[in-house]
Amino acid sequence: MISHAAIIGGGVIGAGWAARLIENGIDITIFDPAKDAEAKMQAVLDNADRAYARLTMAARLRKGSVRFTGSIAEAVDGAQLIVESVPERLDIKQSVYAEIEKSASKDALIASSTSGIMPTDLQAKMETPGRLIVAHPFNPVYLLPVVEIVGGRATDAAMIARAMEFYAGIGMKPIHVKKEIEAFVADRLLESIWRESLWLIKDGICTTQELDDIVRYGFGLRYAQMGVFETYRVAGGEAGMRHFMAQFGPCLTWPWTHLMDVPEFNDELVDLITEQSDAQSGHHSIRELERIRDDNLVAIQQALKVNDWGAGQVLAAYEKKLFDAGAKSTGDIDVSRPIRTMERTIPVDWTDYNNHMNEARYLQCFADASDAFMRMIGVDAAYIAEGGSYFTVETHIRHLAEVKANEPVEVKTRVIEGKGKKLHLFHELFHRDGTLLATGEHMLLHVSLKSRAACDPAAEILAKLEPIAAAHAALAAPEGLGRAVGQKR
Ligand SMILES: NC(=O)C1=CN([C@@H]2O[C@H](COP(=O)(O)OP(=O)(O)OC[C@H]3O[C@@H](n4cnc5c(N)ncnc54)[C@H](O)[C@@H]3O)[C@@H](O)[C@H]2O)C=CC1
Ligand SMILES: C[N+](C)(C)CC(=O)CC(=O)[O-]
Repeated sequence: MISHAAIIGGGVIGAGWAARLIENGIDITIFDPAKDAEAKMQAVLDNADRAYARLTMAARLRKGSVRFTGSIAEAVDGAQLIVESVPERLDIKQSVYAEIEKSASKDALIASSTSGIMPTDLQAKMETPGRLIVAHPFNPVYLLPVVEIVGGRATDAAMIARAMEFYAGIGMKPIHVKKEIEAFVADRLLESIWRESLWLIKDGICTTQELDDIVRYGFGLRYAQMGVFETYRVAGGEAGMRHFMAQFGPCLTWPWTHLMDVPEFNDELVDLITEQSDAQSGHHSIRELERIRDDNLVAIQQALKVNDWGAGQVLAAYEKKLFDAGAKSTGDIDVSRPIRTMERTIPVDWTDYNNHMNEARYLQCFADASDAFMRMIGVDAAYIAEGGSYFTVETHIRHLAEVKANEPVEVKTRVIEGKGKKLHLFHELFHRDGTLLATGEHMLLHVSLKSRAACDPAAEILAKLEPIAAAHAALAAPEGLGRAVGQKR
């Protein structure tokens, strides 16, 4: 189990790793010699926090701590995982490993973020090379699930297995690239597009804007949900892959590509690309572009989750883990007071033209709280799969105060009645500063999902529910209980 990780190199990728690790409750210590490293990392952590607030409906885990250190020795002290994200130069990486090895625990996993250097070369001068792997992530590391795991000749198989399990546990999709090659798999693909793109601009065929539009309005949308081969299988029509290859295979020999011929990176090319890119995107700051990118990635992954497909399945599995972590047994719950059933930061897209949380989202907060309470009493995925659940049959919400985007809220829930098929809940939505924002009173009925009719819950559910109901019956009735709209007509 990894509870403390060191990050060596806190640039674009180190900061992305930092965000993903702390989101998963892992404490991190960082070393980066750059003076502005801390400020730059904080900006990435802020954007990541904003993205995570929208990524999942589940309560997030307690965040890990972040501490900047003055040396590699201090950063790696006690770390079970060391993430190396220093510049893409073999000599720099090897000298960093020499420093790491002086102070790190002998069984700490060392994971390089390199985009293409072979792990055998990285580990060539190490004393204990068996624990070095490549874990090649994709920017933004905190949102994109895939990570290529590559071992070198000296890497222990046990370290690969440990890495595969660890990265899957933090909401990622680790792919073990079993044959070591430069640039692994993804960057072989990305570099070929990048090379070809540079030629298309240099040769004046299109602008950076036109090229990007061709990607984002076209095949880029396909690639978010199917890869090269599944996409082309479909493109072959009923006749499938064999027909596709017969039809389009021959054109691969036509002189359509510059392949390994890389355009010279002279001032003229750099100026041309930079000027066009500035004209295309210069009206947004990098941080704004990151937020636009993050919002789109969140929306795409949520859509894929609804369709139970690809990266959406990874998100669903991660969300289930978060829900399970939140669904404590009733033995751990203090039933002498209302139970905290939901906490989250209000996502930006929950707000409306009045610049506050839209009324519908108040119900979402209460519905999520009811779901969490159901899991607490054992009405979890397994119970629902067996055919029992609760349906809400009546709701009364009082909107008492506004709440804005990115503000922290929590729901406290008390059971008014929990007997037989009836579950009467009273939720209070609070701002983290203690302001009562809304109340929600809900009547739920236990149902059989087979007959769709009300019925008593299983005995083990009642055994958890009834003691909570009894304890909450001893509390003073909450203000607003039983309220109707009450306007005279
Ligand atoms: N930027 C990208 O899109 C991706 C980069 N990578 C890989 O991640 C690694 C880091 O790349 P970026 O984060 O993009 O670079 P970056 O330039 O943003 O960050 C590198 C950081 O390392 C720090 N550094 C330099 N020497 C150091 C040392 N001796 N000890 C500790 N820190 C040191 C620098 O101050 C800088 O903050 C590279 O191996 C790169 O190939 C992997 C996936 C994507
Ligand atoms: C440009 N790059 C080679 C460093 C890119 C990557 O390695 C992966 C990514 O995030 O595109």
